[in-house]
Amino acid sequence: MPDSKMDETKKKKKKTAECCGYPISIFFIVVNEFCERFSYYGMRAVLVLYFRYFLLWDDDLATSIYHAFVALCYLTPILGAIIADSWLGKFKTIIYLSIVYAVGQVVMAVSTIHDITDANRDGTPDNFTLHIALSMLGLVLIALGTGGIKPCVAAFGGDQFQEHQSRQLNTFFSVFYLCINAGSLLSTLITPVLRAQECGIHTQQQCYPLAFGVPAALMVVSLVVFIAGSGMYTKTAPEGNIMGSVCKCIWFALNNRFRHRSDIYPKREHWMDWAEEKYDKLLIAQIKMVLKVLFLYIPLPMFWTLFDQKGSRWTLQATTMTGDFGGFVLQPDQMQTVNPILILTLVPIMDRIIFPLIKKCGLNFSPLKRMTVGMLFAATAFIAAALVQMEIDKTLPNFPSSSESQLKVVNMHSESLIVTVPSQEPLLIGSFESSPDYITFDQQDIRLAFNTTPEINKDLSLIKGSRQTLIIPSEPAEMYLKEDIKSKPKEGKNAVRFVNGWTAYLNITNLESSLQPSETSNYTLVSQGMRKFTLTDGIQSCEFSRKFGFGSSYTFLIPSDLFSTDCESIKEIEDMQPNSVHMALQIPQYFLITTGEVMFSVTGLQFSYSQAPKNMKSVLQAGWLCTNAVGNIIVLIVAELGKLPKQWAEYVLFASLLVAVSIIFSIMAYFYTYIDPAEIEAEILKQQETDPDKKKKKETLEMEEKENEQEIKQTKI
Ligand SMILES: NCC(=O)N[C@@H](CCC(N)=O)C(=O)O
Repeated sequence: MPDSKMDETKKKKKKTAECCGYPISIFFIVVNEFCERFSYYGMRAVLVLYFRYFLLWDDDLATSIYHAFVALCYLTPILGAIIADSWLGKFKTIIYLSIVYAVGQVVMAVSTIHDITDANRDGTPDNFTLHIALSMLGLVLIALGTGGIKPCVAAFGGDQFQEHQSRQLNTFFSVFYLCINAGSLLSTLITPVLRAQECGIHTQQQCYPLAFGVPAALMVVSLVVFIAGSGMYTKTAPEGNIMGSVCKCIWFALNNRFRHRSDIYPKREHWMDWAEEKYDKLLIAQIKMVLKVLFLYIPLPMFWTLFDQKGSRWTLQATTMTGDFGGFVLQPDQMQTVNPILILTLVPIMDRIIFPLIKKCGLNFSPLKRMTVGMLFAATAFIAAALVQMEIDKTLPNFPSSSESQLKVVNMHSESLIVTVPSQEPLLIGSFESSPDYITFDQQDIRLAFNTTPEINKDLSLIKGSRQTLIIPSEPAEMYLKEDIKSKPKEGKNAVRFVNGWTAYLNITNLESSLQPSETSNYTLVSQGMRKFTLTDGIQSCEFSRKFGFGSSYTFLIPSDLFSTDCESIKEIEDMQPNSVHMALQIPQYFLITTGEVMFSVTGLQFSYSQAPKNMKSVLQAGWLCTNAVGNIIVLIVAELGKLPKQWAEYVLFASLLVAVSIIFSIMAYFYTYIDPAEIEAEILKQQETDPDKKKKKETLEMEEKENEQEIKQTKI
């Protein structure tokens, strides 16, 4: 940094107002981070649902676009860091990119207003292309904004501290992390509730505009708060195209090393020293510092690969469990809020009790050791997840493999039937009853015999890998096959369907269309809790209520005396029993992964700041965030490549991989020497001052500058 600029920074640092030893400007930065994370996580909480139920994309497309968006959010920090360190400085970069971010959130919120294209006012948008285009534009702007400012805000916060505040600087990163999680916790709780409201101009629909609008408003608040602190910040000026100089310097060093590869040339201590002919010693030393840290980052994405599966695999696992906590019911995706809740409790406990205690015991729990232990905690979390999965597997139905078919028989006939099934004892099925469970066949083509008069022989061609039900209506000769669900219903919901044994058509609430006599409806998904169905044939009606758990499937048989019994004679066939393993069993794995996160992520944030040269603080923060992007990409690849046949085995595989990676990381960390970049930089500057050659060059430069100034003054006169 030119001396004049350095003095400017120092002057500004002296003016910084303090409160309890902390610079006051920090207050604006942490509030800004809280609002920004509220905005980001709030929008993310409803994004997949918006894709799925507003844009009507299928599950695969919705999840792929979602993960691609998250990966982009962790790749754009590089761009933000380059802009900040080389061109605009952190302060201006945060302001400009926050504006881009807020515009993105507003565009996204506008894209969710169905009324803007709903000309025929039927409640669904008429021009999906416009909604998709607007939402994609919004998401790109958001990714640019959130990712761009992310490395700058943390580093800018660090810049506010002076040398005597190193203890407070360490605490700052913990408080910063607390604000991130407080913001994410609140928004993840609030935005789904906002989405569930109904709103609209012409028709009332799920209120996506509100669910996306509130995060947009929070982003504007975040920007206003940041600008409000403007007069109090320590603003370090950018130093020109630093990234350009770094790339050119590395390129020159590599080329120069290659040109002097012969043994006749004396070796140099480091390959970057081959840039000494052309580049400043200070720049070379700074690049060495950054490269050393970036090298250390290579194994880190594996931590995020495991960590980010909280939102996917672990949530799926929760859908196969029950969330009834007595006083309240937790939905599977709400289980994720356990992470920020634990962060809010664990960060202070670690900072105030655990780490000081370890220090008191005389143990050197250095940042890199903490990160290694953090990784091991995450691996243990996956072992805990595997154990829970084994418990769940014991309660899961025996679904058919890809070479098997399964069949159930439902008898809607007024008399009991004896069914002869290949390689089975004959089955006696009472009227309005079903065979006890699904029968599994290795072959696709089977022949069933029924003891009706005359006897019926039925040839069936079953579907491999599927579950089907053979419905025998009041006229057994008209029997037909209906395909059943072959996995647990999504999101912990319950799949229900009705077979109409009433003599006329029936309308049933929640079903897509009316049911003809003897017809079986498609499945409809209902959430946990008390659910009511009204059945009517246009003349008479009755109500049928039932309490549902999580993840069950039922076929309800409607008898011919439906209305005379006021719906009470409806018979229930349990096709899939409700989940029985409790979601509370996931708490240990959440506890372990969050403990790992506190040790790994908070420390990593702090480490990336402390080990970076002053002009590359944002760049190293971006490198750190990039490890998260790579971790997410690994999740995407693994999901695409397919899973192991058993989910618990996949968890154990991930845990073993992370243990292996943490061993490699601990070896790398062993050889890492912690540095004080400011000290090294000052030392090199001092050496350059005393270096006669450099001194001469500097004096000439100063004389030239003075001459230039005089010339400018004279031309003005
Ligand atoms: N508990 C999640 C969390 O705190 N995430 C942080 C850090 C993510 C990272 N370092 O990659 C966030 O900023 O969202």
